[in-house]
Amino acid sequence: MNQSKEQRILNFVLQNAVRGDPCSVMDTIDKYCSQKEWAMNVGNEKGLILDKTVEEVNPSVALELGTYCGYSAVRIARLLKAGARLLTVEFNPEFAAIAKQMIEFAGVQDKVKLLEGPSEEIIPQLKKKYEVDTLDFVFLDHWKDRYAPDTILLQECNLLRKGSVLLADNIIVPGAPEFLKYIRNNPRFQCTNYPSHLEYMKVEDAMEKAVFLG
Ligand SMILES: O=C(NC/C=C/[C@H]1O[C@@H](n2cnc3cncnc32)[C@H](O)[C@@H]1O)c1cc([N+](=O)[O-])cc(O)c1O
Ligand SMILES: [Mg+2]
Repeated sequence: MNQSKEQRILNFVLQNAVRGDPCSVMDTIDKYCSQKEWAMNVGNEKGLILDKTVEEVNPSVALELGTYCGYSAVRIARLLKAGARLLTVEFNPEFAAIAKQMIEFAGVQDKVKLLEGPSEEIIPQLKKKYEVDTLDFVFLDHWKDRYAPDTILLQECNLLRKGSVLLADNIIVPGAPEFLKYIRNNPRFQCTNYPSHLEYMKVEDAMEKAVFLG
């Protein structure tokens, strides 16, 4: 049974990156996905916007929706202060298994908890089962039609506090029109758009930051 693209990405990292070095893992994934096989990692250009936002927020508790191969989980976790943690949600068991190995190879496993299951089931469990009070930072990078319902669900579960920061990938490609409409017309969020490019392509894309005003 031939390998999946995601397994090929992981193997390339295991054979070419430096164990315990998150930047080496990120660079190796970017090298593979720009030269060999495109994949939907946030990439290095939008990754820098992600980095700046994480550094600005300096979250104690961060949530990522859509782990995929773990590229952005490694990217976020490497910037977290001692004691801070990233909860990342992935419902595809094959991707979750790959991401787990990617996170461990990068050496950030002590900061990352990979929660396997659909976001709409996991989010309501965060307070009781995963001992979350509120979320300081949320990275949305899962199915684009889940961005808006999950943002509403986060509020319903009282997981956002005044100043919580959401950052959403793919505002242009593939696009998240319902989310944009919801968040930009909602007086409880202060939005900022960050123009960029689709990972590994000369195609316009953007990220949207939304600060919850409480
Ligand atoms: O489609 C894209 N991303 C969807 C990401 C999906 C990832 O999140 C998981 N997931 C989905 N809903 C979930 C709910 N709960 C848990 N995991 C979930 C999926 O199993 C997958 O691992 C995308 C597409 C392009 N593109 O150019 O085509 C570029 C990008 O940067 C993208 O992020
Ligand atoms: Mg994306």
